Amino acid sequence: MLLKVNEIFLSIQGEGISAGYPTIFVRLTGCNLRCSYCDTTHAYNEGSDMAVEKVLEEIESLGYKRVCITGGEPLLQEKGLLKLLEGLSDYEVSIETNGSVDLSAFPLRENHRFTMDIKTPSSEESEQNRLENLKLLRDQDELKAVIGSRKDYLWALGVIDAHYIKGNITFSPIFGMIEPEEIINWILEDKRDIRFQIQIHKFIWNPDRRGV
Ligand SMILES: C[S@@+](CC[C@H](N)C(=O)[O-])C[C@H]1O[C@@H](n2cnc3c(N)ncnc32)[C@H](O)[C@@H]1O
Ligand SMILES: Nc1nc2[nH]cc(C(=O)O)c2c(=O)[nH]1
Ligand code: SF4
Ligand SMILES: [Mg+2]
Repeated sequence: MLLKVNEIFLSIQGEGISAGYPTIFVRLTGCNLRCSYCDTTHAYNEGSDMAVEKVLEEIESLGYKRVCITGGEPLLQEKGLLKLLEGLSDYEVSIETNGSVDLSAFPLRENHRFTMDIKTPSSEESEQNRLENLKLLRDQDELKAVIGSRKDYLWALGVIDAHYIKGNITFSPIFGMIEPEEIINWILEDKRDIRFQIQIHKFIWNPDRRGV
């Protein structure tokens, strides 16, 4: 079984509920969306085919038990991804997904979880959101909205309120598009229990640098 892989690297998790922990990243090639702000356009086409066994060997050689599978859109390589997840049964795994692919095809074990992005209006891809996915999220999964404006913020709150989402919710700024403090002020004014998070790797390394 082959996976088209853009890059595999060891860094610290820069996003979401495991931010700061050493994490092995597996970035799969290919995406069905073209978000206006996408910082990973190099994963749209660049990559090479790798046997799942080889990916697992590389992960093992990096010596940590936390893996983040991202892309591109990792759920597009369904069969290879399911095989990879089988081999990672004793790892803590987070899978970053754009929310446009049916999550029901991916029954995850307890120690594997989704970080599902709901695409805000600024992405110019919000019509691709598959809102039926929201009811499939479990307590350990994470719902994420990337915010570039007041409109995005209100839109994301609207989705959350309409679907009674109670689990992990993270709002993050579109890098460079909005002052982080603005979003924080809105969350606090509205007394919302929403985690605010910035992409910490972009403050540690050059924001355009790959492999970190
Ligand atoms: C590169 S995407 C890959 C996974 C999947 N395609 C998705 O969109 O969730 C990983 C995360 O980075 C976020 N992201 C991409 N570009 C960004 C930017 N310029 N500022 C903030 N977050 C960004 C996406 O919204 C997504 O949550
Ligand atoms: N350090 C670091 N953390 C990340 N978390 C999610 C990432 C992604 O590109 O999906 C990412 C990334 O590219 N780098
Ligand atoms: S879905 Fe993810 S990888 Fe695809 S364009 Fe949007 S941010 Fe980039
Ligand atoms: Mg990234």
